Amino acid sequence: MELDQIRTAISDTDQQLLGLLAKRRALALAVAEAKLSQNKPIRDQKREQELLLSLIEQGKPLGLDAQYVTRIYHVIIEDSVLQQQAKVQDQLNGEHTPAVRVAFLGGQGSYSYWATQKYFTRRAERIIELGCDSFNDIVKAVETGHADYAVLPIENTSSGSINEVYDLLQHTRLSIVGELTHPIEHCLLGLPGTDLSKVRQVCSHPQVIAQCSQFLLGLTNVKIEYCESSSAAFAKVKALQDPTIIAIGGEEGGKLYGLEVLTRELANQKQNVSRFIVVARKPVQVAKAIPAKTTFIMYTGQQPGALVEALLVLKQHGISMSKLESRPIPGNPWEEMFYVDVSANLNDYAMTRALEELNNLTKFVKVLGCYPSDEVTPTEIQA
Ligand SMILES: C=C(O[C@@H]1C=C(C(=O)O)C=C[C@H]1O)C(=O)O
Repeated sequence: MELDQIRTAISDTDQQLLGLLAKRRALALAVAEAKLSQNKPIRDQKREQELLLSLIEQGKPLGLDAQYVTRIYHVIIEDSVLQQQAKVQDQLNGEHTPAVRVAFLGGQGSYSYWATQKYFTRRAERIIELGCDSFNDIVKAVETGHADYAVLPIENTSSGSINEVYDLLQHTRLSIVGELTHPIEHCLLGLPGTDLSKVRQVCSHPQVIAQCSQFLLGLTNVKIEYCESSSAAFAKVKALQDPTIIAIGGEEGGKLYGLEVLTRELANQKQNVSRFIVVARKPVQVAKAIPAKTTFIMYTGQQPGALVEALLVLKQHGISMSKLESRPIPGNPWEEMFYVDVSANLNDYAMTRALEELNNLTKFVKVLGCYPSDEVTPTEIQA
């Protein structure tokens, strides 16, 4: 066969694969309906185990090794679970609307832009993008009704918590309604033909710069230029048309501005992932069929053992904590507000009781939101 003919055959096969993936997704959504009517949880890791084992066996005579099959099916199953969860949440809260207005940092091509696309394509037919220049503007956009939702990065595996966002949450009346994690793959991006040895300026958002600090130490005679977002950095490099100025950001984003990759994998941690939260004016309920997270803040006061006692309340009710963060309280030097993420639904009896007790024990408690957990840990095969 000629090259063109083989490629046509590959394209035909890919088209069939896409059709089958869409069919599988539709079946998974039908399964979600059945589970709801039978009061069953969406995730069923026993079924996933059986499925993976059987697929590995079926793959062998076809020359498809176990690792390959497992990798592909982890992605397919993750999608299937998240699709089902979105559907269940939609039915409970009526979240699925034809168009949603979403505020996020930067413009097209920023990391927050991709996170917004990823989260809302499952939940709305159309996204009306409201790119903003600061986290403060993003929160204001939702508070004032200019946007329905805000997407905000809250933590990153390389740079840790994003303090500015934590501080905004302390004062807003908005609720956290969702979360998502998104891999962040930083690249150096320049105009076509840029020679890295001649570069004199690197532009990006301060969080991005912090996540690549070790790599940047190795660049001598290069000035760091802070921008409002990585997409603002791309726009700047494109506008200046000066090959000594480059940006750091995601490859796909840079492409939208005609920029090319000079170096990849710049982040301090090889696994560089950001967790984003989605906030709205109205809180949501999380269906019992899906795993929920609740985020609350509390001020315990400074008496000895105050935090320990508060955490013991969670322990006594069998509630596990996935994150504990402290931030200063503005106007009260050296006093700290604690941010707590727990794996629990706000409507669970244990959680209601724990919050009642914390209300009595501490000086201040406020729930920031209860939302579906975005974590779909891959099912491992048990031999
Ligand atoms: C589709 C289902 O829901 C989930 C997704 C699965 C899949 O995509 O194969 C398998 C088990 C469940 O965790 C199901 O239960 O069959």
